[in-house]
Amino acid sequence: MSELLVTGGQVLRPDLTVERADVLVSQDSGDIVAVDEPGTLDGDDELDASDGLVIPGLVNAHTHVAMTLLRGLADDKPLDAWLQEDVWPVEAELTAEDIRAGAELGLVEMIRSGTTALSDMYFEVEEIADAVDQAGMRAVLGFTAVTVGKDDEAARSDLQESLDVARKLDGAADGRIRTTFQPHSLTTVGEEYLREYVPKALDDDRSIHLHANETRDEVTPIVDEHKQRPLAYADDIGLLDGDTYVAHGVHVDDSEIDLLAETGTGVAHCPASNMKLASGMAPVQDLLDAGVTVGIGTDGAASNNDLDMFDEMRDAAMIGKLAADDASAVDAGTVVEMATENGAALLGFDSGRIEVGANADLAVIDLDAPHLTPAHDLVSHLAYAVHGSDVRHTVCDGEVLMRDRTVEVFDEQAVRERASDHASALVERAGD
Ligand SMILES: CSC[C@H]1O[C@@H](n2cnc3c(O)ncnc32)[C@H](O)[C@@H]1O
Ligand SMILES: [Zn+2]
Repeated sequence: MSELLVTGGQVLRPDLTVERADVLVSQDSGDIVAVDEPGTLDGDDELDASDGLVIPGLVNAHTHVAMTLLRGLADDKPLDAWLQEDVWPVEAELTAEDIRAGAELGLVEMIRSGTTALSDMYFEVEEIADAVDQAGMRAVLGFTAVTVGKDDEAARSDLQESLDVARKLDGAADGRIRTTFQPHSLTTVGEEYLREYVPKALDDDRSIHLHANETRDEVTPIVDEHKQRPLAYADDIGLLDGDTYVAHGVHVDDSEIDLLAETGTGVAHCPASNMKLASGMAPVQDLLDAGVTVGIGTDGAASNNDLDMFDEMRDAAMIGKLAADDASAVDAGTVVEMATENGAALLGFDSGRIEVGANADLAVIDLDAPHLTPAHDLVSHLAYAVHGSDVRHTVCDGEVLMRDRTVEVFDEQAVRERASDHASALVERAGD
């Protein structure tokens, strides 16, 4: 039996109080086994958390991790033009090897910034699953189906692949990987296909993840064609019958907020992407007040342009206040909960809190820095002042992924070089 002791630090507890404590984790079960007064516990291995704050590993509730290869390739455009003019033509050239290289780069970036779990939408999902397995992280993965612009055979093949990949990979990486059925969005997958395949996903008891209500341009055609708000249309199809969470949820009206709450549908809020693509301001405080579980996601690195969940917490708090026209809205404690236990609830993992019995997924933040001085309120610092680069150690499932800022699960230099080479070759192919 092997146990790891995280010692000498302050610990963020589930009620958002901070106390001096040591945290003991079992590397066999991958769980937290004790949180106790400093100096009272022993482990086989130790992580020094002195001058540090031990927090739950952050949960990135919506991303496209391999899109790191497209970082900085197309900026300053709205969603539709960005996807159609820039992103989709380059993605059409992606190989499985590119996706593996981009995924590894994104996972290294996440580990360095204290993220231990992600919910991903993409293709070549087996490559992403292998990279997640090597990273030692937790993930919810899936193959994203798009039917617009495809003939019937290709459309069905996409949806079937989304079902099949989810069946095949669920439980992979010793249970650290779960899966979702993934129609890309309500406008990029045809109604007849949704009506046929969503019941199959529900028969499998599969969670569902899709983009919804991201831009006004996405809402209008559904209202025009179906005479219904998009989420009422989604509910009519059965998309909200299971364990579903939608990415973005920006343009939701009161009736849709009620529907999300009534059906237990969650939202992965992506503040940076919503600001950069000028998609709009999600009514996050209204969603939370209605009882909707709202997590936080970075979206892909092409619309963000990083995968740092500390940036995302700060953005969520800032834009949440603007959207509510209320400086007390989406406060510091709320965004910390969104990035930890809410995200874990959306993904279906027993993590997101430093508590005995929870998954041993945690990060240690270095507090010994000018921008974190003085330390009146460490929850405030997490929301507004900490950067991903302040993370000293990252642990997932009891295993050390980064120790003293050195990533242990990948050769970081090799990952960066491989990703750069793949990105250059990809752009060259796409330009031909
Ligand atoms: C086939 S995987 C997912 C698909 O989604 C694209 N994508 C990336 N960001 C967004 C976004 O904000 N809204 C909608 N679609 C997005 C990505 O490029 C892939 O093609
Ligand atoms: Zn997305």
